[in-house]
Amino acid sequence: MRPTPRTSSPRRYLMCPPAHFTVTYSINPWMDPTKPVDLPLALAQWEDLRDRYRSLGHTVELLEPDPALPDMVFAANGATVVEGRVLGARFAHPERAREADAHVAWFRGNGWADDAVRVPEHVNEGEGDFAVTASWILAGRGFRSSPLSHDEAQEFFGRPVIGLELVDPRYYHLDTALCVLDDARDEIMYHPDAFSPGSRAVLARLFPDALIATAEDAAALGLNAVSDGRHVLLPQAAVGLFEPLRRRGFEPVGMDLGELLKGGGSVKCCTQELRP
Ligand SMILES: CN(C)C(=N)NCCC[C@H](N)C(=O)O
Repeated sequence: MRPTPRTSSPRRYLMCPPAHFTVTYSINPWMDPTKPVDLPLALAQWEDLRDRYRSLGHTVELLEPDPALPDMVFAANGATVVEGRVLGARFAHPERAREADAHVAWFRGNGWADDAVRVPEHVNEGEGDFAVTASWILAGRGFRSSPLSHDEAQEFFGRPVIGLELVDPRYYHLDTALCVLDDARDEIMYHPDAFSPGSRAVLARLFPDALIATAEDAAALGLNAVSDGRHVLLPQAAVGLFEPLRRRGFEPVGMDLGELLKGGGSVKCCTQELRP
């Protein structure tokens, strides 16, 4: 039987062109400063992603890249926005620290009221570690975001925050190991081995119908994906996810962000969602 096609809803995203993207330091296992980056290719791949969002009817806002911040293309890490309220980021590594200020300045300069924007007390790497479902905010910890940031997010957004322990350094942010497929229905896909046994049990309890990603698809960063409720944009190398997504009524859209993978990020990392 053919699945019922899903319905997409228009989204607003914040992205930052990789004009100064390079790998000169290593703060995750994907980053190897001895491997050269093809900057024109990185830009072309990023532009494909931006244009794809626009062709699907979504709005893309742009953040000005800073030559001193080569990881700024990974805009998802700069803040978390839920119901128009912005929890800024505080980065774990000094190399990325100033990105947080650029994000806060962007929100303040683009119509967000001062009291809707919080500069956080505790380390959190934005949507790298916070994922928003219909009922909860799922929050990663173990490598980057502090567990204390989970309480801070719960207090600020007034939504239950579920802490999840990441245990594999390749999956150092929650959005490398888990993706929200339908944020109106609490539907996710994830790779269980990236989580501690206790967190795996929590995920199984909360999401018994989740799509489970294999080790191969997770290693292709296939979970670093963005869904608008119908289209799921994901790294094209995660071939094993396409059919299971189609069986659920989603339309997988494979993207090649191979150059940005050298920084340890893909589709989701480049995309911060501005939730109204
Ligand atoms: C976890 N992902 C996939 C992201 N949301 N961001 C990618 C950040 C990459 C950057 N070099 C770093 O290590 O911080």
